[in-house]
Amino acid sequence: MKFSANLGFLWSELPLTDAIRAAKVAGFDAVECHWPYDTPAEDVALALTDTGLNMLGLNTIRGDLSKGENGLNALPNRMTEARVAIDQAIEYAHITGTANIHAMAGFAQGVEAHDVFCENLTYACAKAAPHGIGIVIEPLNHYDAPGYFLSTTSQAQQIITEVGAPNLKLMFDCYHVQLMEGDITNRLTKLQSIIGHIQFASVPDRSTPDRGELSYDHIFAHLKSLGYAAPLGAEYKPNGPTPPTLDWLTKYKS
Ligand SMILES: O=C(O)C(=O)[C@H](O)CO
Ligand SMILES: [Mg+2]
Repeated sequence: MKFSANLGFLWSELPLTDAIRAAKVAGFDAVECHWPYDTPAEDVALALTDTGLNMLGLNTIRGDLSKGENGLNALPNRMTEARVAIDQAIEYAHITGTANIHAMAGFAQGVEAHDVFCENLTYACAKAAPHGIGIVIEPLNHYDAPGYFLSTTSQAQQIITEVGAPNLKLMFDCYHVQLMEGDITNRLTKLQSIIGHIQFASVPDRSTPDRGELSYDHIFAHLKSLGYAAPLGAEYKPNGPTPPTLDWLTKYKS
């Protein structure tokens, strides 16, 4: 199995460039992040070249943090800002060779939000495609993100079909999917053609994959049987330094 360190949570106390180097030393095959924009893209590109790791994903900005915003792409009347954020993410991804951009939907509901989200995704996919960059959308659970526009894989599947862009895929985060819909094994099988990236953490405490109500022994073996070979994103909260939490990595890499 191959694994990607999500540096939004792992080594989050380090500058991003140091976190990339720490992930390499720990034995990860790739990295991904949340919002890297405070670090110059050229510095991140250099750390990636030095370590030989690829950056698999980054997020569009959340918006006004003082108002608790969590993405702009499904917000009616915010299209101009959403597109500036998409352009910013594409530029950063282009410089760093990042594979996918997570276009964050935000807190919104209803038909208008759906239409705006689809329009912004169409824009993002068209602008990202010439650079070979993918756009992913991720359903978030209603415990952590109540009111978030995108909350289920079935809703994501409908949006991906409606937008119809070849570079628009699903970010399947096992943690969120288990909390909202369950049936992880069957969903991975059914949705594999539209999956752009997979993330994992224990449920319900979003910790290491060796605890909680999901068996990652089973899920990782199932992914292997499906022929899924891309690195899986470790997006769990280490609650302290990351190295002491990596027994699971040693286990699955040996
Ligand atoms: O919260 C998650 O699971 C994510 O992957 C997103 O990047 C949003 O932070
Ligand atoms: Mg996630």
